[in-house]
Amino acid sequence: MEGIEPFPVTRGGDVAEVVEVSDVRRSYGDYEAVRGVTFSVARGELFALLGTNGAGKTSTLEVVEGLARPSGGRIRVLGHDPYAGRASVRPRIGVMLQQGGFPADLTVTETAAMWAGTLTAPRPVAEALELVDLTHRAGVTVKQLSGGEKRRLDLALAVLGRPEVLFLDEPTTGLDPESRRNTWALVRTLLDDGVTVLLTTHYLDEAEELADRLAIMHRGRLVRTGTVAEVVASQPATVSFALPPSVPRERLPELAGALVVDDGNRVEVHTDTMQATLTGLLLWARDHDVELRELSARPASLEQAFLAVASSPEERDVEVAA
Ligand SMILES: Nc1ncnc2c1ncn2[C@@H]1O[C@H](COP(=O)(O)OP(=O)(O)OP(=O)(O)O)[C@@H](O)[C@H]1O
Repeated sequence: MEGIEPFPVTRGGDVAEVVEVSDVRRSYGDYEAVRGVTFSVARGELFALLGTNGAGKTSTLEVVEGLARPSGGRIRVLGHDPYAGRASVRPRIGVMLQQGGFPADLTVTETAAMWAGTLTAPRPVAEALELVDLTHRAGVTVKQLSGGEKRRLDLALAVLGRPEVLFLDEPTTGLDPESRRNTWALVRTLLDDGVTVLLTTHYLDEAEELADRLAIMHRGRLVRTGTVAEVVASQPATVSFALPPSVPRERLPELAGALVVDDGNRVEVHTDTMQATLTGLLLWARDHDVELRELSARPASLEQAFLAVASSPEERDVEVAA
């Protein structure tokens, strides 16, 4: 991953918020797929859009990329309207669509060279292929590539023009675990070089690994926005244990949080104050000589936050971070 030449830092002026999306809407006929979405991405930051299937992630990304006009709201990329001002924006961004379309009979090198011909200051083709680990496939035709290799070719084309802002729509879908990790490493290197990244993903570990901030989208709206820690903090922690059969659940002390007890005397406490709950529980167990078996205390996870959003039809927009 070494040897990536960063874009000149002076290029593009000093726009702190590289991407600004304000109350953006997008409709297909009568159907409103994006229903008033607001977020911003600062220079050098990676912002991840997570969401259920059909939440509106791609629809949002496409209008931010300038590929379509939003039906409402305001978008600025590097200070320009990406649709009306695409001549100013396009040379400075890289786009990896969910499904790239390549001529099937060209080789990998020919495809990249053709794309490089449309760019002002592209990287050498060989360097771009090296970045995505496709050097050994340079001479084969696109139709001979596996699905994961095509994804990597997509990524090579997206970074070919040394973009200041990179838009990645599900960049690691279909990749094997090693290729996913290589892609993450490449994205991290680009971030270190000051590139700003907006990506969509279905993979929560990808967001946890890469995102400075993220938003969970559901039914056209951003339902949670913030850092991973901020989004996760919206969910309760879980303290769980099994009570000995001889100890009825009624003997438990009052614990802050919601209690769930199953038939096997297994108890889960969902609490916003994990430490206090745990302290109260352990003191009680010591004082009453009760052994709490399989005791565990775990903070909430991003998966828990995601599932809470996905299973809640009435979720309203909640901005977790200021
Ligand atoms: N060209 C189109 N015409 C009509 N409806 C569309 C069109 N494109 C998308 N939609 C609808 O808009 C909604 C949002 O789609 P979108 O592809 O943006 O979601 P997504 O969050 O990217 O989904 P996924 O995670 O499944 O890729 C979906 O209900 C989809 O069926």
